[in-house]
Amino acid sequence: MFSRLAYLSGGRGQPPSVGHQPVGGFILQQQYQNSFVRPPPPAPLSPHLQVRAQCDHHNLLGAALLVGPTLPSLASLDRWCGEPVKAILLPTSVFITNKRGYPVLPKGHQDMLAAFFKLGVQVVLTGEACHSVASPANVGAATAGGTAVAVGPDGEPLGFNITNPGEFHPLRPYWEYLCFLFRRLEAVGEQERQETSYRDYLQVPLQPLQDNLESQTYETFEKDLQKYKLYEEAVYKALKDRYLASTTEAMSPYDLPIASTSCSDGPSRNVVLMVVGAGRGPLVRASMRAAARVGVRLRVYAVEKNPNAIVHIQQMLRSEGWERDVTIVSADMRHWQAPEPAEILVSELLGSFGDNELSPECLDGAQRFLAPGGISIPQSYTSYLAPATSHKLHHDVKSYKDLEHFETPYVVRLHRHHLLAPTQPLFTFSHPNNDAPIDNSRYATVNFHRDPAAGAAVLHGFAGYFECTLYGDVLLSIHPPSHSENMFSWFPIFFPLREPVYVPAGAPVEMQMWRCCSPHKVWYEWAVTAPVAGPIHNVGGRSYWVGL
Ligand SMILES: C[S@@+](CC[C@H](N)C(=O)[O-])C[C@H]1O[C@@H](n2cnc3c(N)ncnc32)[C@H](O)[C@@H]1O
Repeated sequence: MFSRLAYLSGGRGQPPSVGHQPVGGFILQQQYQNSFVRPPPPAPLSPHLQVRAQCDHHNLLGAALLVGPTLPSLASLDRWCGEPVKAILLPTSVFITNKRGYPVLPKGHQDMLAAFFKLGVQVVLTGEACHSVASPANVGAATAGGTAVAVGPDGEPLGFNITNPGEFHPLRPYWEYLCFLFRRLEAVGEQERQETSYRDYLQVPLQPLQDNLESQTYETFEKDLQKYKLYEEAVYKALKDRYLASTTEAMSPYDLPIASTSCSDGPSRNVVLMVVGAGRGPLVRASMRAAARVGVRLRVYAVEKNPNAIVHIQQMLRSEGWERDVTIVSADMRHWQAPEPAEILVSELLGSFGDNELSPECLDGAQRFLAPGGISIPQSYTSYLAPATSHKLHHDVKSYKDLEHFETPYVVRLHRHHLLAPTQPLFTFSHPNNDAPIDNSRYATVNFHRDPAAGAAVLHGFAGYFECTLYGDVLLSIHPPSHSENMFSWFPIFFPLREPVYVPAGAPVEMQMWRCCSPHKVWYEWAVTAPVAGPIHNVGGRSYWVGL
């Protein structure tokens, strides 16, 4: 198991010589294991967490994990994903011998290394060669150049260094095996490659209501074909349920060419469908395709408040020949007076936390023109939260050296992180909203139950997601257990904590969150209440809010 832990300082002074002399937490742990006859009372902190707390969670403090022949539980291993692990120290004694006499690793060790390779962690081979493998004839040529460095999937060096190129290095068979394990990693997909530069990169969430989005932002949205397929499917099912319930199965393939929207089986009148927050028009296109598949004719209103986006909808209508079917409305949906009621209201005003781009407030305004019994797509959405360790994110927020940044939620492609417990649902919004009066403020206390085997951990904040029912069984989700396949429009959201919180092994985490509303802004406040109570973040929306 990871029986020992060494800390590496990347700052001033001499770095400890890792792999030869035990340092820091390594000695601490050894004493603990070997010197006491009776076990001491439980330590208030795990040794490595204590060292880190005493160094004020300094960014230049990293961990090197010394791997033994027996690995800890998966839950315990997983916890290291959010820690600043710089290196895995892999003694040759951990290797076993395969049938051909070569050193190989047990399956659990292979999986563990694969996980750390993906995080760009270096592997340091330690110890003497203890497997006698014949020297291959071509070794000198293969290592010509002196230093062999394997490179991680995202271009980060893995750092297997072999010196003395002309000779057969006794550790070479181990190194070659590690290279083999590395090469065996699944190739990184195109989408993942594109997202590499966003990993653990903090972005302040968009405010599409208060600001007008740039063309480039719409372009990025529109690359996510999966999102629009899901919307098309939702509109298709809504139209079908509503107007063709008694007819035979309609066409289903997505890739049908857009057919004429004239229809012989469907209703003779046009169906009024409004796309509110139409952007450059992709949801208009998805709705038209759905209608063609069902065989109904639509009368569409495309409502958009951003004049720059409207120009693109006009172009789309011209090129598709939809000028008579679609009316463009340049207005804020909350104030527009519609000339007729809509049977279906389609929108995509969702943020990474579902309601954080003010979908509830906008749709409450727009539902005035939804006919009685009319359908909103989406029908509902729920936010989810999970406690998270992410040393990297905590450091990046801290480096701003102000309170404001600790009281701001961030959109972030979480990478080096670990969720301390499964997600829990938080706030749900449904549309149309028939409450009187409508109140979009929310409050919840959330308990997160942890696997006792997961060990102690540090809590740096909360990762947030959403799950949305577009219509019926058509789900659009970035919630990990139900994430829509191949959809990449949203990264998770991260609510940081001003101070990292030590969470003892198995201890539950509890937090409170508020969604607060005033006439001009909406904001979140959040606080940890267990294992210890902490301050309420963003009181009164003093640091972060979303403008109405
Ligand atoms: C997230 S974008 C989605 C754009 C497009 N529907 C898509 O899926 O690519 C949200 C759009 O809604 C618009 N929007 C937000 N609030 C609005 C409001 N109150 N009235 C009209 N448009 C609004 C924004 O300008 C933006 O174009």
